Amino acid sequence: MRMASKDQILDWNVAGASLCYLAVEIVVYFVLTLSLEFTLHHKIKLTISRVWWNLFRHVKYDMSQSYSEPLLGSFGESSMFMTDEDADVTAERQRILNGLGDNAIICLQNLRKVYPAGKNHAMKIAVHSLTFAVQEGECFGFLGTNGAGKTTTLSMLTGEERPTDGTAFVFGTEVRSDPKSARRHIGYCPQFDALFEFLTAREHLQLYAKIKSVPENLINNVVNEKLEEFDLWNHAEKPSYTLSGGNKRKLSVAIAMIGDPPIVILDEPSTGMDPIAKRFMWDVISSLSTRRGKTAVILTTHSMNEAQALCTRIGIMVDGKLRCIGSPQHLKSRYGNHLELELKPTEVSTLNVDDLCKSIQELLHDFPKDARSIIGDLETCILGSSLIASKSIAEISLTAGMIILIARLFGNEDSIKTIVSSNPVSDGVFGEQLSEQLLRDGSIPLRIFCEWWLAKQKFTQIDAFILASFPGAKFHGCNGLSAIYQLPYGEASSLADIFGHLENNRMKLGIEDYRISQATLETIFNDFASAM
Ligand SMILES: Nc1ncnc2c1ncn2[C@@H]1O[C@H](COP(=O)(O)OP(=O)(O)OP(=O)(O)O)[C@@H](O)[C@H]1O
Repeated sequence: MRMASKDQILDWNVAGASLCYLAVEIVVYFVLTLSLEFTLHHKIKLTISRVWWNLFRHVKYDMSQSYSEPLLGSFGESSMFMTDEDADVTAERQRILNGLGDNAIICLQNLRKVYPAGKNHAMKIAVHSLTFAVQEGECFGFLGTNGAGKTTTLSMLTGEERPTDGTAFVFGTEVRSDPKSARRHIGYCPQFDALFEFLTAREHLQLYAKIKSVPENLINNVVNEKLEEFDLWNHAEKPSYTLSGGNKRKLSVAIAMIGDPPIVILDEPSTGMDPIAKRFMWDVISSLSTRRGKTAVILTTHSMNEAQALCTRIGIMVDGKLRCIGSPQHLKSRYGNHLELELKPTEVSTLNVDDLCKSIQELLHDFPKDARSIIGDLETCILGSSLIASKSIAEISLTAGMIILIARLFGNEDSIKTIVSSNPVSDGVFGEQLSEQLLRDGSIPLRIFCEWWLAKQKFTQIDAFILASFPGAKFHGCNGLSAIYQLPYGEASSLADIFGHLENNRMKLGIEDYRISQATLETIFNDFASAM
């Protein structure tokens, strides 16, 4: 369009039409935004009402079904229905519901979360009437199997999820009625790093310092302090997407700790960290609850070492229910009613291995002449064995067929089951690796087989001795070349007796070293998890 000499700038054919169009647009979009906000708000309300109604219908329905547990209002009700509840968990519930946990910094009372059924999934009770309290200066280890309900519980504490029933108090504020105020007291490090890819570590800390209302003049100090505390100086100016997994976790924990919140919730804070970074993080976390002494920490972790190192109290969740609660030592004393014996047999001597190799070589060489009739289907074996005399021991490899044959000739066919099995199992020596090698390569070197055979014999002897000496003892797997047993521990078997008995027979059996320890948190956790 060309402007004639007498046209003004605001004329319709110059800028007037465009300006009018823009003016109309302002009004239309303003009204549109308002109406969308308004109707959406109502839509959300409507959806929430629908969800509540569905939930109500489900709960009503559940009450008449046997698979549901009633909503718990008082201790009397709960104890009546939770007959399988552990005594410590019941005692904690009773303590809280009788008002004795009121001074606790975090207090959960029959907290429950039910996810209603959706199109693709059934209704899920993620958390069943959870009741416990955490005091200031305490680091509470919230452990549990995958899907046990830990994150859901933490989300209810932080106000991310609304409890279906029950409630929780955070610093005296009820999370149901006032989630915003409750949240003010909490520093939360979620399971997955909630970072902005293109913001640097420093910018993240500045942003969260502002969100947490740190006074403007203190922000730089606070940010520098956190960079120092979490050893992030060298990464301060890097965008977060370039940080390693461990440093991202460090940054997430640092963000949670900005403003020194009295409650810090850490959902698997040390995931993806190397051992040094992990130790470093443990120091930071333990200083929170011990040195500062005013902070309550809830820590979820899958590392039993971490829980043992940091937590003053531990609760183990399985399938939405708290299965046990107490200090690490209390749990070990209460549930670890056995000792763990880890013993390592002495290595087999080279002389014995050489002798056995020679015997097998001779045996296989003589075999076709002596006993061809009994092998029938082991033709390949025989063909292999006819070449054996001309080979050096180092060149001889044994196929599965030959191994079966040797075991049969030695009259001990059972012992090779582990290595010729297609499902490798741990057998106390290195049969699992041999089995895998046999599957992969089709054969194993004679010398390796002989080492295994002699080690296996030694192990069988030790195994028989342990099972006969300590009635109720159980083989509990292997740790490298060591075998682990669970020994019953009680008045009938003192530690001195066990040590005495092992020392007296150690040389005879060929035990290089051994250690006896109390049950670890890991075994206790595994016992709870497997009892699901
Ligand atoms: N939004 C949801 N809708 C339906 N079910 C859900 C939802 N969120 C979680 N769940 C279910 O609730 C249960 C508890 O989940 P949650 O994430 O709390 O477990 P978790 O103990 O934190 O597990 P992990 O150790 O793997 O993080 C799981 O069975 C999960 O599938």
